[in-house]
Amino acid sequence: MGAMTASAARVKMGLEPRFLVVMGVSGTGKTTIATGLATRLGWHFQEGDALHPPANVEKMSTGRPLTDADRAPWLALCHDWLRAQVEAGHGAVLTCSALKRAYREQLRANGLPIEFVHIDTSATELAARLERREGHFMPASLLPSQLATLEVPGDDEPVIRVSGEKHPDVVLEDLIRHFQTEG
Ligand SMILES: Nc1ncnc2c1ncn2[C@@H]1O[C@H](COP(=O)(O)OP(=O)(O)O)[C@@H](O)[C@H]1O
Ligand SMILES: O=C(O)[C@H](O)[C@@H](O)[C@H](O)[C@H](O)COP(=O)(O)O
Repeated sequence: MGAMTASAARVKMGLEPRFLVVMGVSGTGKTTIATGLATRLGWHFQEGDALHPPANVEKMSTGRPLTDADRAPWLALCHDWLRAQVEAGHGAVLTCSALKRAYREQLRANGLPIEFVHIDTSATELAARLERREGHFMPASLLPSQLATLEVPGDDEPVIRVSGEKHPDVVLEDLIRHFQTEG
């Protein structure tokens, strides 16, 4: 039997389209969880790292944290991608650290019905993961600035909180169950 198509998966799950930003500091598991969700639900996926201007990647690669000004054009591209997904009406998942409330507000601008999935992982586990991770521009030395910059989403923001310390398959199951329950 052939692989289930994306639309068949969506029907099978019975889920309405949602517009998710999987957020959190470097190494927390954004790409792992977001790609899993997009695959399981047949939703569109965008890796936020791929939208960074080359100068931002160069800066992070050489161990320098980004400033608000550096992040502004990147967040604008993230917002544009999200807006296109909402206009098209299909479910979508973006990875984006979205560390500050102001960044999340920029992503949600123009009334976009975005929901954030915040993956929370301890600093010790994050450091170990970033030391192990290969083939990625982000050095482990930037973890302290990532953690210092993070403004954990408040209860007044549209956020779903998940632990990044469970196995990714468990996190995915929890999220899908949450979406099924919430409708
Ligand atoms: N829940 C998890 N438990 C253990 N390791 C994980 C988990 N999620 C991700 N990882 C691993 O940690 C590293 C960082 O994950 P990644 O998805 O690239 O995070 P981010 O996109 O937030 O930087 C990768 O090597 C990944 O395989
Ligand atoms: O705003 C930032 O400082 C960056 O966007 C950063 O938060 C992001 O984490 C990097 O792009 C590294 O990529 P990973 O998060 O995939 O490690």
